[in-house]
Amino acid sequence: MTPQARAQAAIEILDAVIAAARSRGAPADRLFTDWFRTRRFAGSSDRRAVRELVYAAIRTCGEVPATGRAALLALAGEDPALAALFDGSRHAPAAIAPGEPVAVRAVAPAWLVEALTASGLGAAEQLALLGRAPLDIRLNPLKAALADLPEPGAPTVAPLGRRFPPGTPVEQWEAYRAGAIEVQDAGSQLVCTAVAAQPGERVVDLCAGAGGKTLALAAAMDNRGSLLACDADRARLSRLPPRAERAGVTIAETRLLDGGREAAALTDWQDRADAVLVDAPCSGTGTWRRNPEARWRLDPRELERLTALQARLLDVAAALVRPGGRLVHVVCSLLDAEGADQAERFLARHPDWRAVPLTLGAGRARGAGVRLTPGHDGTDGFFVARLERLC
Ligand SMILES: C[S@@+](CC[C@H](N)C(=O)[O-])C[C@H]1O[C@@H](n2cnc3c(N)ncnc32)[C@H](O)[C@@H]1O
Repeated sequence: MTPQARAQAAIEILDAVIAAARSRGAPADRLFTDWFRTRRFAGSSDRRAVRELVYAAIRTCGEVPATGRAALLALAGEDPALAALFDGSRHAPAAIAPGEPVAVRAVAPAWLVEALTASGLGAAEQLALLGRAPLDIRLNPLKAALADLPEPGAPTVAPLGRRFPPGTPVEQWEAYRAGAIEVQDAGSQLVCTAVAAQPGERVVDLCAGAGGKTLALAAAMDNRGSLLACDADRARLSRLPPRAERAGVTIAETRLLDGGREAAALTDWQDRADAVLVDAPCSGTGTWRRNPEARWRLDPRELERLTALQARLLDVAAALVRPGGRLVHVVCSLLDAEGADQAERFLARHPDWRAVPLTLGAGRARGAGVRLTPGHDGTDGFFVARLERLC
């Protein structure tokens, strides 16, 4: 493909991404793959170049742009070489017309910028939300003997973490095949340490998904005790057992929950858990580095739905915790509505609980918990609070 044809491809894919963002349709990655599936003439360097353009345009535009062309023009405004590709030649974008619409460059939609600012995130920290995420792995102590890595990687804020440049083919390493390493953001690893899960304990991971944090909890427990991994999404939860097997985790049991009737499926755990992790469904504002398109899909109503769901899941979790036990609230969001305010509202609803000060070795205090940010900590953005049920 010529550079001009690549630019035109990026515009067409961006049009599909914009339409899908409006209709809550397929994610950008899928649309990208679909577009190239029917263009067999394109090679891997074409895909790479078009992907770069598409994602750079998504990062550049805060609001959902009117068209793919307007989005790419926003990028071209800062890049004369890209602007020169709009030359109207065969397969190229049409020449730029004077006064034609250009999408506005911004970190996020205005309402979200306002909410992030109100949540104490300055302009530089907001910009860092759209940087490039590194590739972090967690060394699995259950398979330490097999952790022979071709490259040592750099240390991270998480004790078992190692950092590599994006694109490092860690999944092809023998250590990965042997389960001695897991791909996991250092922040994600660090929030697991807030659970302080101990060998022999009874622990619930209420929103386990495919088990990224479950595996870290099992390793902290040295495979001793009981670990119940729940989720309301059958497909996600079904990915956990094979991952556990590869990682040598033997104590994780999975349980599919019925969204809205979670407590009914957990009566056997009432007042019994030493610790419950609620890695709650959230807006994901802390993971825009990996998924910048997410900010085009969020609106105030969706945020309201998520905060209500989080509050409900925290209440479900609280009923499982034994007196003296702990509840860890985690969101990969930097909005106070989902983090500090959510924890505060929980404490107001449950006078027999208190917040326990957390020392994670990274992050900054925010309300009753700690917040990690890409700008300050070099991790995905997280809020984590440890809450304790009084005896
Ligand atoms: C942030 S993700 C969890 C990620 C996972 N803990 C990990 O480390 O990979 C939130 C999860 O909450 C789950 N979820 C949504 N509604 C739920 C509900 N009512 N009960 C339990 N889990 C729910 C979602 O399916 C999703 O997997």
